[in-house]
This record gives sequence, structure tokens and C-alpha cells, in this order.
Amino acid sequence: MNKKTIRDVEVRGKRVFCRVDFNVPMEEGAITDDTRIRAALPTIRYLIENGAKVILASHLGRPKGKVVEELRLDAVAKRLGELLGRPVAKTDHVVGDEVNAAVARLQEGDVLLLENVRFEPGEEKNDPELAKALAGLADLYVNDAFGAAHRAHASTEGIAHHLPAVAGFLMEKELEVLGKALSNPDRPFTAIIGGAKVKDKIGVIDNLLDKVDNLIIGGGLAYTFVKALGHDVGKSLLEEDKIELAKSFMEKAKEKGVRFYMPVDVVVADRFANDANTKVVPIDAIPSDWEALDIGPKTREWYRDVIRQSKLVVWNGPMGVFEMETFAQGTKAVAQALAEATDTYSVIGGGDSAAAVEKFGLAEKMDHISTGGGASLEFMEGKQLPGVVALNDK
Ligand SMILES: Nc1ncnc2c1ncn2[C@@H]1O[C@H](COP(=O)(O)OP(=O)(O)O)[C@@H](O)[C@H]1O
Ligand SMILES: O=C(OP(=O)(O)O)[C@H](O)COP(=O)(O)O
Repeated sequence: MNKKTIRDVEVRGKRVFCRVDFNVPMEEGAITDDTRIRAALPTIRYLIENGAKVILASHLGRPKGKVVEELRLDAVAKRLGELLGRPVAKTDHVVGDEVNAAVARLQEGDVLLLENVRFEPGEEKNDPELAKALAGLADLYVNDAFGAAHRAHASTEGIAHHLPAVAGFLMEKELEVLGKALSNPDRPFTAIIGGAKVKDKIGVIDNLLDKVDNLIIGGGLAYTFVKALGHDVGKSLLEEDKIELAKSFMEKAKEKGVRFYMPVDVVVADRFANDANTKVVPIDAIPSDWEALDIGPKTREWYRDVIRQSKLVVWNGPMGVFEMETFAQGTKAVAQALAEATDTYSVIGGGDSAAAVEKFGLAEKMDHISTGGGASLEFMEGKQLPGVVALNDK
């Protein structure tokens, strides 16, 4: 990597603003998967052990510039404290008097977590004033938030223009491992794209079609493609304004000789609940008042076969609403196929995909679990990640 890391700078006695991605899945105020917190521990421990005054900042969810009580970081601070075996102070604000006072109190080796940075309207706008205010808290900026490196926000990009700016260990490791796997990929190279962030992910498919041999579509993303084929998708997740784009991708795949896999059957439900009435239907027979929440058994088998025959698989986004047992089979099948395919190098990306693999107890069997979904996809497309570009060169 041509960017400086925390190894290249002196941290002792310095106030270090460390951007992390603690955007963890939560249910009723409890953290359901702490993978992203654990992934940042090497950097945080290094900073503590080397006498830095550690100021951590993260986003959680998408509060859109307002305070959303459920998206406060108190549970995260508590969990981090447990993992570190030492107290982690937390502020209720991102900037302002309370934060200045808390930073002033920090001793070498202390850790402070700021409130959810996305409570500030300037964060996602990359407002220069907010970037300056955040920079004013510290002497050094460390970006360890690989999962948010594709965002040019005040705490991931803007701030880096005001302070010496270096990468943390997680950022370094992600860029190294992904770079190695993707610079000269083993083939057949298969990408599996699912999940719910249709708007974010659909654009990625365009560039992926230039790189992969097989493209598998699942999850909520699939139904915009199903609709593009002219089938009714009932109440399934759909981005109306992306249907034409989806059509053009299927044509591009044909031209490029990329095999494009879409569900042939799905599990539909009469409501979004674990105990909903469900049935398996062919893809062209989704009832108009039902929604497709998982891929069906035929699709599972088909996708398994493609995975078995691949040498490199990059997987981003669950195949269904795996958080509910009733709709977890598709995601489980893909995870199991990857775990069993020992000749296949498997890269998992995305908070929810990583959480799914963890939940099924298969994390150890994967070659690399990336903490970034969108970030790993954009990196894979060959795009420059703004959070990385802004760091100081070696
Ligand atoms: N068919 C579907 N309909 C609605 N939501 C879905 C469907 N399939 C998957 N999801 C949801 O997608 C979410 C994950 O999406 P996303 O954030 O894009 O993935 P990742 O975090 O792995 O990048 C999960 O919460 C899952 O419940
Ligand atoms: O969860 C994240 O992305 P991911 O779901 O693509 O892995 C990151 O924390 C970025 O969050 P964002 O997509 O709301 O900017």
C-alpha cells in the first residue's frame, strides 16, 4: 500500500482521531453482531499501548443529519469497553463544549467514543466546517473505517485535509487482501450480489460485468431484475427507476459472455414476518399481494453448483431476509457452499453478509471476511475510495 499507516507516525501523547466503522446490526437496542467492533481492536489496542489519547468516531445506520435515539452509540461504547477490558468514555454529541471537555480530560491510553457522526447534518455533505471542527479535536487522523471508505464524508474524507492522515491496521489489511485477490483473479471468477441496498449496488454490476465470469443475483436486489424480465414481483422490494438499467445489464452480460444467474424460484410470504404464510413459487408466478423474501430450493441448488465450480467467489449481500429463520435458507445454502468449496477462494463483504456467516458458525471457513460491503464492491470495480485517497502517501 502506498499510504502511510499508524506504524509510520508517532502517536505517543497525541490526540488521535480514529474513524472506525461501528455500524453494527442492532435489534431492540442490542448489538446482534460485533464483528466490526472486533475488527477495529488491533488499531485501538496499538494506539492505547503506544500512549495515544484515542478519540473514536463512527456512524450507525442512516439518521440523515438528525438525532435518532435508537441510533446512539451507547451500546457500542459498552461493548467496546468489554472487549478492551477497560472503560470507554462516550459523549452525547459529535462536536461542541461537551466533546471539547471530554477530549481535554483524556490521558495517554484513554479511549473516548463520540456520538454517531451522522447526527450532524454536515457529515454526509462533507461540510468543510464540520471537517475542521472534528480536526480541531486532534493532532493526528487515523482512518480504520474500511466499510465507510467509499463515502466522502466529513469524518472519512474532509478531516484528512486538516491533519496528518494515516491508515489503521484494518484498512491496511482489507486493501492488501482484496487487492491481491482481485488484481489477477483466479477463474472462473463469480460475484454474488444480494441484499437490500438496491440503489447502491445496482450500479456496481455494470463494472463487475467487465471483470467476472459469472454473476449471481439474489436478495432484495433480484426483483428489479425479475421485473425487468417482465414478471410481476408482487410486493417484493423494487426500484422502479432502475428497471431499465437492470435490462441493460442483462444485455451487456450477454454481449460480454458473462453468465448471469437469477432466481428461478422464490419463497414468498403474505407479510414481512417469521410466522407469515409462505410458499415456494416459480419466478414468473409471484402472487400480486405477496412478497419474495428468499430464493427457492431449485435456485439454491443451482447457485451451489456455480460456487463449486468457481475458483474465486466474491459475495456481497444476503440471498433473503436471513434474520428470520423462515427466510434464511438461501443465505445459509450459499454460505455452506462457500464453506465446503475448499478450492474456491471466498471473499465475503458487507455488514449483514458477514453477520450471516457468523450466525451460521461458518466464519472460520471463509478465506476473507471483509468489513465493507459497498466499499469492497467499489474497490473491486477499480474505483478509488475517497477515504483512502485522502490519506498521506508514503
Ligand atoms: N428479498 C428481500 N427482501 C427484503 N429484504 C431483503 C431481501 N433479501 C435480503 N434482504 C435484506 O437485506 C439486508 C442486507 O442488505 P445490505 O445492507 O445490502 O447487505 P450487506 O450489509 O451485506 O451489504 C438484510 O437485512 C436482509 O434482511
Ligand atoms: O454498512 C455499511 O456498508 P455495507 O452495508 O455496504 O457493508 C457501512 O457502514 C457504510 O454504511 P452506509 O452504506 O450507510 O454508508
